[in-house]
Amino acid sequence: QCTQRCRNECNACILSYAIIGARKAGTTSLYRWISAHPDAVGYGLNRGPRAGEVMYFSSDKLFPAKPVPCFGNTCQQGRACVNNVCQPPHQWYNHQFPCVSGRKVAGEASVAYLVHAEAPKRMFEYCSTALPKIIALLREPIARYESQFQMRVRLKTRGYTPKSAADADMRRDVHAFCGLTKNHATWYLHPKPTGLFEPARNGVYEGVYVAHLKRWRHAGFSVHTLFFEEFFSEERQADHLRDVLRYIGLDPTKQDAHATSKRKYNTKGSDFDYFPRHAFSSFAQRRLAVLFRPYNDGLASFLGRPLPDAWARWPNATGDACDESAWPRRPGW
Ligand SMILES: Nc1ncnc2c1ncn2[C@@H]1O[C@H](COP(=O)(O)OS(=O)(=O)O)[C@@H](OP(=O)(O)O)[C@H]1O
Repeated sequence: QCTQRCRNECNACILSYAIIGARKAGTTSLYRWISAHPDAVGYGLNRGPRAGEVMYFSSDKLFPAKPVPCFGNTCQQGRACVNNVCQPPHQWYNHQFPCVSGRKVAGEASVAYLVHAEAPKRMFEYCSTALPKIIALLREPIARYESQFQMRVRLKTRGYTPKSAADADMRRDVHAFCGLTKNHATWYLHPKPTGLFEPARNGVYEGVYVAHLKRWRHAGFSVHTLFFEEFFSEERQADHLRDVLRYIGLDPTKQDAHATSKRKYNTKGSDFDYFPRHAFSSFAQRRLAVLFRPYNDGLASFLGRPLPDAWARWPNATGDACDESAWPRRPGW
């Protein structure tokens, strides 16, 4: 039992909810809307589009694969020493948040969690006594991928430049994805496809949501899944926000959901001037539609409900999405 005024001071789980992704699915807006509630405690609300992104459970540095032995019964960074092994720095994590007192609700939004193979297990270990509510906001995977690619061009991350072409990027990711999954027909049924991909490196992998949700379920979480295309509908988004507040234990009557949900965050992409090569060609879209189709179908049956109409892109496209022999030589521009 934590007797401190701020629960952060105890070495126990302070997390009430976590938005785990998907990247580029409107998670920043959702997190800021929730954080505008008087009883919500948010992380990094002065960090622009990075608000909420603690990225703790996806950090392989903070959770080293090899156990770190305690030295003289103590560990660095105030980590606890249990059975002579230094534990992850939960105290450090707790201190990232402002004071969580009384009935306040703390939560974060780290988009890498959805795809990181170890994140669910790590979060479960941190919060095993009272699991946080998990929210996944999913966007049609081709649109999500395009938005991610364009963000990288805009921010010039990882060697991306305005000369980078969406089709070439996608071709590389399809090649890697097909190469690694071709001989493992049921790879995604395995709860932990460790070693298949580095998180955030492969735009195709990020969009095979059913695999990621199964991993979260396998770790013991039930994931509240929302769809970008439904959630951000002008007429209903205030109701959707109220539903989310209720789900995570916040009183919706204490917030003007209507006014809050009018604000959009992290929409820089729409102000940026992209060249035609920064969008997928129709050829690439058809290939992606074929590739994602079985995973989208798997998602619908996993969730037991149909996907939004916007997800049914290129319904007549057929063929082998992994067959590279038919690819144009300089695709996309
Ligand atoms: N309220 C609202 N309504 C409709 N669309 C919205 C809204 N808020 C954010 N967005 C769009 O979501 C994209 C950014 O998503 P994220 O904030 O999850 O991105 S990030 O992964 O955290 O960088 C980004 O998509 P693109 O514009 O296609 O890049 C935003 O425009």
